[in-house]
Amino acid sequence: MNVNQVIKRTNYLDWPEYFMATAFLAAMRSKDPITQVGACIVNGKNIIVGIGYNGMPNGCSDDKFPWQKSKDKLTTKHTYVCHAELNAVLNKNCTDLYGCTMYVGLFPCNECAKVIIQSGIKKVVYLSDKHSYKAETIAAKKMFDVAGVTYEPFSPKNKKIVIDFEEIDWNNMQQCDFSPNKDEVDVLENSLEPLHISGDSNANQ
Ligand SMILES: Nc1ccn([C@H]2C[C@H](O)[C@@H](COP(=O)(O)O)O2)c(=O)n1
Repeated sequence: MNVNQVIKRTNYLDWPEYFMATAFLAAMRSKDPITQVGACIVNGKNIIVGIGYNGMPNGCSDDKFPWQKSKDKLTTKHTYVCHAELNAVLNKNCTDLYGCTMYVGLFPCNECAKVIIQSGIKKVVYLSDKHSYKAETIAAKKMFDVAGVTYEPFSPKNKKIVIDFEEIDWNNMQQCDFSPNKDEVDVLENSLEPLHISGDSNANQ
């Protein structure tokens, strides 16, 4: 077979779409009945190093703590909920987030901006800036500007990215000419002598 005749897929997700979609998938874990936010942190090698969504702190049951909004500080969700950005930073799976980019559904508030700056993240890509008029957002931008954290809106190539577990027909994938199909593999495996491995059966192979 001539390898040049096989053309790669072109409708694959580009990196920013993949990272924002990951943030949106994480947001689907949120129990907040009004606003679900997800955040995804990526390093310079396009490796995801932290993911988070808004939720109650560990050990604080999301059946017992309030999900309502209220003027009373003790009964409003805002007093208790950990924002997606904070959780993504705390969930990091590497030693340091220096130079990383955060993809997030909603522009960070002032409290998350402080966490982002202190963690070393250098860029924020956001989808919505619907609270741009609020003091928390204005303060966040003020801090980002002086601390050298850049921020830009996400402009999606695709408005929708659908995850459909039935989309890929695993049983009917186009095989290479030389790839055996399932029946051929069965015949091949049945014709093989059983393999006897001697030595330590717990060896890590
Ligand atoms: N950048 C943000 C902004 C908000 N959140 C979370 C905090 C709450 O759970 C919810 C906002 O509630 P709303 O006042 O819209 O009912 O979203 C976040 O994680 N990150």
